[in-house]
Parts: sequence; C-alpha cells; structure tokens
Amino acid sequence: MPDDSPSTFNPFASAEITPPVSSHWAAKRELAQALRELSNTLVTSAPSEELLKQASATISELNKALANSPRYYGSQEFANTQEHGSRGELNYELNAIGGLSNPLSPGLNMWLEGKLAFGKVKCGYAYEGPPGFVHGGYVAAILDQFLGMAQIAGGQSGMTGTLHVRYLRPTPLNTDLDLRGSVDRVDGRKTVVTAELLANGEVTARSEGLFIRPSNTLKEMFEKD
Ligand SMILES: CCCCCCCC(=O)SCCNC(=O)CCNC(=O)[C@H](O)C(C)(C)COP(=O)(O)OP(=O)(O)OC[C@H]1O[C@@H](n2cnc3c(N)ncnc32)[C@H](O)[C@@H]1OP(=O)(O)O
Repeated sequence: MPDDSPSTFNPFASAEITPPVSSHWAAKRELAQALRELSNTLVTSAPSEELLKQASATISELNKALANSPRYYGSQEFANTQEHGSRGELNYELNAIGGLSNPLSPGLNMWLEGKLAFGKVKCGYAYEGPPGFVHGGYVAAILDQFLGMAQIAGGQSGMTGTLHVRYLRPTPLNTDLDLRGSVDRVDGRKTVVTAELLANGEVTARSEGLFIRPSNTLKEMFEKD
C-alpha cells in the first residue's frame, strides 16, 4: 500500500518529476504517454480509411479488456480504496492538466522555489486552436491549474473564483512553455495569484486568479466519502 503521509509526498518541492508511487502508476503513465502519442499521430496523419477502421477496432478491443478491470470513477473513489495512493498522489496522476497518467493532460509540471512558483509544459498538435498555436481555452486551463498550485507559496489552498487571462500573443505549439507566478495578496479566505506564460522567453499570456478557500459547508461536500 502506498505511503499516505503528506509529509513524504510533495510534488512541488523541485523541478524534478515526482516518480510514481507504485509500479501500477508507472505502467499507467506509460500507457497515458502512448495515448498522447496516438492522439498526436491521429491529428497529424492521413492514413487510408481501411487502416483507420482497423485501428478503431483494435483500440475498441483493448478498451474492452481494460474496462473489465476494477473501475473507480474519479480520484475520490480511487482514494477510498486506500490502495491506489493519497488524494495528493492521485491528483498528481489523474488531474486534467497536470496528471501524468491522464492522456488528456499535457503534463504540466509545477514547482515552488521559496515564494515563487514555476512550471513547464509543452502542447502538441492535439491542443491546436489557431493554426500552429495553442487553443486559448487550454492556455486558460494551464494558467488556472498553475495559479491554483502557486497559492501554496502563500500557504493557501482554495478553488478558482475568478480567472482573468490577457492573451498578449499566440502561444506556439510544440514549444517548451515556461510559467512563473506568485501570490499577490491574501485576504482571509481569498488569495489573489498572478502568473505569466512564456514561450522562447517572451510572455504570451498574463493572468490573475482569485482563489477562495471554501466555506465549511462546501468543504464538507467535497470531503464526503
Ligand atoms: C494544487 C492544485 C490546485 C488546483 C486548482 C485548480 C483550480 C480549479 O480549477 S477549481 C475549479 C473551478 N472553480 C470552481 O468550480 C469553484 C466553484 N465555486 C465554488 O465552489 C464556490 O462558489 C467558492 C468555493 C468559490 C466560494 O464558495 P463559498 O466558500 O461558499 O464562498 P462565500 O462564503 O459565498 O464567499 C466568500 C467570499 O468570496 C466571495 N466570492 C465567492 N465566490 C466568488 C467568485 N466566484 N468570485 C469572486 N468572489 C467570490 C464572496 O463575495 C465572499 O466575499 P466577502 O467575504 O468579501 O463577502
């Protein structure tokens, strides 16, 4: 059983990708990466219809085999098993933007250095919006997740109340993107965090998020088993 102690798991401690907590998650990370590559190939290739249909049938068969295994719908159900990791560990694997075992996630890596937050991500062709550039919705999603983590630098945790993004220039695909951010101010349950997204050293988007630590009622709602 994985160690559930939060003191042994801090994926934001350094720029290094935190290793998976078990061989199960290591194998899932590999499969998620293979699926990302498959998505990239699908949106950048023009195979024959025959090959496309053959690929659909093969993948459907594989999906049936995977679906026959024990199923847990959402990270809370995984956590309830007490066999697949703590909530923090599961978020690191399954999150929509940073989850390394989630093929939809571009695998945003984030870490803290003192009061500053940093991140790295690269978006392939599956994330295209304007030709050659990242879809603005993904830019906002990446910034949302990053700002959410950066709150930790101010010792806070909360949900996004508002997110403001100023798109300064298109964000290129297939390019190492850097993020940097910090807590601007904390006022009770409210934390304002700011961040920038950079490509090749140039800021492509600037954002500010207001994060609100939920009231007890909401907290109880999220934490119910
Ligand atoms: C480490 C990884 C972190 C990941 C972060 C990822 C970020 C996310 O994507 S989170 C998902 C997106 N966000 C959501 O779904 C949030 C949905 N909204 C909610 O759950 C609630 O409205 C929530 C939690 C924001 C506030 O609820 P609650 O705690 O009941 O707030 P409430 O007591 O009514 O209000 C508290 C204060 O905040 C203000 N406030 C509440 N909501 C908002 C809002 N959306 N915008 C601005 N101000 C707000 C209120 O006016 C009040 O202000 P004041 O104290 O000055 O009167």
